[in-house]
Amino acid sequence: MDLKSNHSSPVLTDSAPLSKLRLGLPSNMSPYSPAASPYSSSGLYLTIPRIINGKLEDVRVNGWLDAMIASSPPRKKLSKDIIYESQTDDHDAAYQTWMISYPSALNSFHLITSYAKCKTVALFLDYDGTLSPIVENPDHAFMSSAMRAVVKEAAIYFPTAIISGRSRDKVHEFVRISELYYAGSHGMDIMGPVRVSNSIDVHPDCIKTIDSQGKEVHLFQPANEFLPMINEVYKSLIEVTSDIIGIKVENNKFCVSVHYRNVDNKMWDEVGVRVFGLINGYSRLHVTYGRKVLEVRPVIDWNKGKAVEFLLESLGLSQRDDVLPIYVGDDRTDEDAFKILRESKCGFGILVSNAPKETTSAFYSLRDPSEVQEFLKSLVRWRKSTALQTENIASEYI
Ligand SMILES: O=P(O)(O)OC[C@H]1O[C@H](O[C@H]2O[C@H](CO)[C@@H](O)[C@H](O)[C@H]2O)[C@H](O)[C@@H](O)[C@@H]1O
Repeated sequence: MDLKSNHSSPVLTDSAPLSKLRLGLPSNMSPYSPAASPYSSSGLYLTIPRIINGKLEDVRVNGWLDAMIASSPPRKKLSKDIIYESQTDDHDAAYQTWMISYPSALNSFHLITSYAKCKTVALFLDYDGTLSPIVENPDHAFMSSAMRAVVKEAAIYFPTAIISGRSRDKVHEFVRISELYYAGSHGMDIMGPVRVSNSIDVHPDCIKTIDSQGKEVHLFQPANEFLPMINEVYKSLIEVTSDIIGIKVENNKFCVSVHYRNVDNKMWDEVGVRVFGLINGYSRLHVTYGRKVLEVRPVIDWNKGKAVEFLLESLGLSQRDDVLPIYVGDDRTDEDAFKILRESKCGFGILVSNAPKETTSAFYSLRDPSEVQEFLKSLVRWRKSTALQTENIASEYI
């Protein structure tokens, strides 16, 4: 994981990548001009798919609606606010089959600790759906005190970082553990340790600052120049979606989330029309899909995987064969981190999912946050016991 060779700005100069989804607006047209009004679903836009009698019509042009539906599997509520993806017997059989390729990290614990033996384990943890269960209201995604206790203890034994799509401040507010490193906005806002390293010090977007504890830290915000644009888009998204019941627009500092979890699914196409209609006017922004959320992000060569590399470098843990990075996450955006670890062959990803996923670069799986908690607890227990064994062996020689 050589960051030294990667000093150029992660901001892409090609402002209109092929992967960017477009609905037909010329990119130089202001999203505010009447002709390009994002309130309209006709005229300049392509035909918009509708759900008629429970069926999706005109599936040829509705790439984004398909993606919105695909990223939102059927769900059931287990308790007042907590949501789980639904499971039938067939589904469970499919899950068991899938687990042959992506075994449970709990069942494979002995194997994992055999890799981890005599190594520094570095933990990277996603927040929503990993440390806290998925809930209807994003502002209520609280972490349980039991989870907080286990993460806090894990941070004593392993360098630990939270890498979230939320803003760094927001995720810190939820987690409330000062011993961790935090990366918000899908890794575009990292507060990590200060390390004298050429590859980091020379980066123009990396500055030394003081954190809330008065500690000197490195702050890395590679999408800094997008801040005014993101703020403008956040306000516009609120405006253009204000009449859609259940919609929630969340400002995540360097990206914006448009949640449609609580929107009637007959209106999901309209959500897409409004969001893509607006973002089409911004050639340097693009839209990605999360769990019932459209995420507006800068077109920049930076993601959660790069954030993992950056933090390993900052911690002095990159380029070492006595380090085992483990990344635990549930979302598509976590795949970038799984991929980096798989390709570098130095660590591995654990996908949190109770449904089989078609493709993932993770090696292991865990069903839900309660299994994540169990896994972290076991890891701490294992590290404590190995530390004790080392102490006992050492005392035999005194
Ligand atoms: O990278 P993460 O920490 O997993 O953040 C990804 C997004 O998570 C949040 O949304 C998701 O969780 C909500 C609370 O459970 C849920 O209501 C929503 O439907 C999910 O998409 C967060 O609100 C987003 O801003 C993050 O980008």
